[in-house]
Amino acid sequence: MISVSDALAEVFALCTQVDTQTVDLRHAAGRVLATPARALRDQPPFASSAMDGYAVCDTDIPQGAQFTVVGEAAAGHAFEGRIAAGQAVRIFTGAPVPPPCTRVIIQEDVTRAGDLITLTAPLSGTLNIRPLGGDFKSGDNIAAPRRLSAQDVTLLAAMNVAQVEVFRKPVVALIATGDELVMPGETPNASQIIASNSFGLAAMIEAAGGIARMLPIARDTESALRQSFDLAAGADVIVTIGGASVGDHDIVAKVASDLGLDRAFYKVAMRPGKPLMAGRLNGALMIGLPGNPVSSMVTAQLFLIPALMAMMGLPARPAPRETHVVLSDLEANGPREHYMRAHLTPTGIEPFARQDSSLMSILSHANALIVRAPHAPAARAGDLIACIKI
Ligand SMILES: Nc1nc2c(c(=O)[nH]1)N[C@H]1C(S)=C(S)[C@@H](COP(=O)(O)OP(=O)(O)OC[C@H]3O[C@@H](n4cnc5c(N)ncnc54)[C@H](O)[C@@H]3O)O[C@H]1N2
Ligand code: MOO
Repeated sequence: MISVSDALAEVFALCTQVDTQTVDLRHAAGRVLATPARALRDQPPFASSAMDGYAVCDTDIPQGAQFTVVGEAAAGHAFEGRIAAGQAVRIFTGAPVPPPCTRVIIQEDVTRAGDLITLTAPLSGTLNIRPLGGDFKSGDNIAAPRRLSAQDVTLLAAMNVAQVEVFRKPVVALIATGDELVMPGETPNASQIIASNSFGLAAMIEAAGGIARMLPIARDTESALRQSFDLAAGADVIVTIGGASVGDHDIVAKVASDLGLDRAFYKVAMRPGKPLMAGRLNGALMIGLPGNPVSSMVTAQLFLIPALMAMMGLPARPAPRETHVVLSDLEANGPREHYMRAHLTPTGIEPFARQDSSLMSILSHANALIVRAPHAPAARAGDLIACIKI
């Protein structure tokens, strides 16, 4: 058995970066930018009014000062005339400030009678003008690689960048294995259960920016499994679920090896998830996940998702950890790194009492995993403890 960190290093070594493609901005959120994007214009492209009011060019403006309104500037419509001392232009938020105006007086601070306005409040220190290029300048760039957020897409649009080059979404083929499995909505016989893991895994993969290709359930025969591996051809990652342990029907390792799997490791010192395997199969990264639902989701979180990030050009990093106060005592840990399902609250983190790796109801309530290092000593309520948000 190898350690979690050694196993993750092996998985990263098996990852190859996917190629890139150009996408419209409308489809760029969540994608990883592959080449820097450059602003094609300044923002704002002109000195622009931050408020609704009156633009003036005078420098000395005592309370009671009066101005004659000589025109109007609205968003999208500049004032094209001339303005001199003692004059004002009615202006609205976002409108170009007519030169040589130096300030916008907000309309709340004036009274208006016909074309005459009078300043009724002491002049504020704010000029209410956003300078040309004050947000960004033409040529400013968004560095790559970067997973584009909704905020980034807003910025790109403002930069007039209509298309970006991003990494292709890695395709992950999901092969659930087992005679006991039927799909949700089907009618199981007395000894069958519903295949659930692929659904959680697909959701996780897609949230991370990949494409999940859910293949038909492979029955527990070598020929059925071989057929599923055939269907997985062309995927960047092949993930099997179940059939990874030591039982007579656990045939994933044998079939994968017959098909040419160059195995990097099998069995990791972790709980849950011990029978995890990984290797290279016909150019794809293959990860064999354990069948227990919690084991498959936890191992996917720790290995598959970081692998997808690395394939999309992002740094090869483990799932991010945080430190929180544990709310209950914890026993000393055994030899395997333990990922305990837990509930993170504003006051600390509470492990669930039941930690069996088959319990999907507990996993569904969990929003974090407490990480217990191999042979960690007992911890007391109030101690700081490492955890991973899920
Ligand atoms: N003698 C030993 N037995 C087991 C060991 C061991 O070391 N020695 N390890 C245990 C551990 S730990 C795990 S984890 C499981 C993993 O076994 P497999 O990967 O071979 O998984 P299966 O046996 O196929 O299934 C386990 C369990 O999960 C259910 N399952 C499988 N696939 C799905 C799915 N897609 N959706 C929902 N549920 C699924 C399956 O019905 C079983 O109940 O092995 C232990 N045994
Ligand atoms: O390690 Mo298994 O993955 O405990 O259930």
